[in-house]
Amino acid sequence: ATSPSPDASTAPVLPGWTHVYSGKVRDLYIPAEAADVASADRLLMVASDRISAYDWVLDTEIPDKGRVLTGLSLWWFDQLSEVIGNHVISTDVPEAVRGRGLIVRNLTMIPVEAVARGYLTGSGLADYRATGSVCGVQLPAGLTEADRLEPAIFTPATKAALGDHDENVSFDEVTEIVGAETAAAVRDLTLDIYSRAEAIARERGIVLADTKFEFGTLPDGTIVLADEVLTPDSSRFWDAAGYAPGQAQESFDKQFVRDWLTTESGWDRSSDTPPPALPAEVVERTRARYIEAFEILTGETFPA
Ligand SMILES: C[C@H](c1ccccc1)n1cc(-c2ncnc(N)c2C#N)cn1
Repeated sequence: ATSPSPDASTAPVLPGWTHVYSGKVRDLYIPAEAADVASADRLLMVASDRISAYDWVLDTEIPDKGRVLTGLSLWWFDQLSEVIGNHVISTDVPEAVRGRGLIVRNLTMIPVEAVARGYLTGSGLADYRATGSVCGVQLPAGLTEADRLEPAIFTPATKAALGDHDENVSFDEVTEIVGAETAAAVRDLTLDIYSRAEAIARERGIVLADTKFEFGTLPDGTIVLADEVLTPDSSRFWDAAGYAPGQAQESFDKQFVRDWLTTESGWDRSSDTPPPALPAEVVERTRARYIEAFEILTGETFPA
């Protein structure tokens, strides 16, 4: 396990592409003929099979995780295409990353982590318990873990350096960063898209508790969706069947990993030692959860 760093990554070498950056679980490339990111007209965004837990990138990969999350993003982009455009150009990527890579337009990114919350948990709950509000949005008194927030709230953040948590900021701070018109457009788009997605997921048995979008602009100024969208890595997925406010909800996809690490592995989470490798059974059950989420939401069979 490693604390993520943008360079020391396991990103594969891909013919025709130059690796330029790695997030915790994703790798970004530019065309080999491009001198730098700024001059590239397109990027290759690759979702790895890496999994992150407790802010560690684990040593053990989850087979097919990258393909599931890429397939989910594509399905959501299609579901949302009448509401907003997106950055995808093509899925025709090098064989080594087939099904888990997307060729995308090189957008001018809007430097805001556009988060929508329909349920109170995580840093939103922590801020609420400390101040009664989240990102400057005052909430009713007496709310508890996982309570529904209706309507959903926009709780933007600024991107932290890799390895740090994003910082929740107010709408006014977003306005200072991107201007009033863009701030309002990002807020409205974030809440509209989240609400539509939450309803779609809920009727299929998955609670989409919150999500993080990244937007960019086309040369003509049009705002489109970038990054991955509405995946278990960019959102909290809960099983609707087990939803019960007043207690921490189980993660639809990561709970087997979290439970094994904290109860059976012998790992001391409070120490700064890396977590151990996962046993095969935890890997397989986690892989099955990713495939289950894909099949529940899309209604399609995940391709072998
Ligand atoms: C944080 C994220 C990232 C993705 C994958 C791996 C590491 C980081 N990222 C996305 C862009 C980006 N820039 C310009 N145009 C775009 N269409 C995108 C996208 N998506 C830059 N960074």
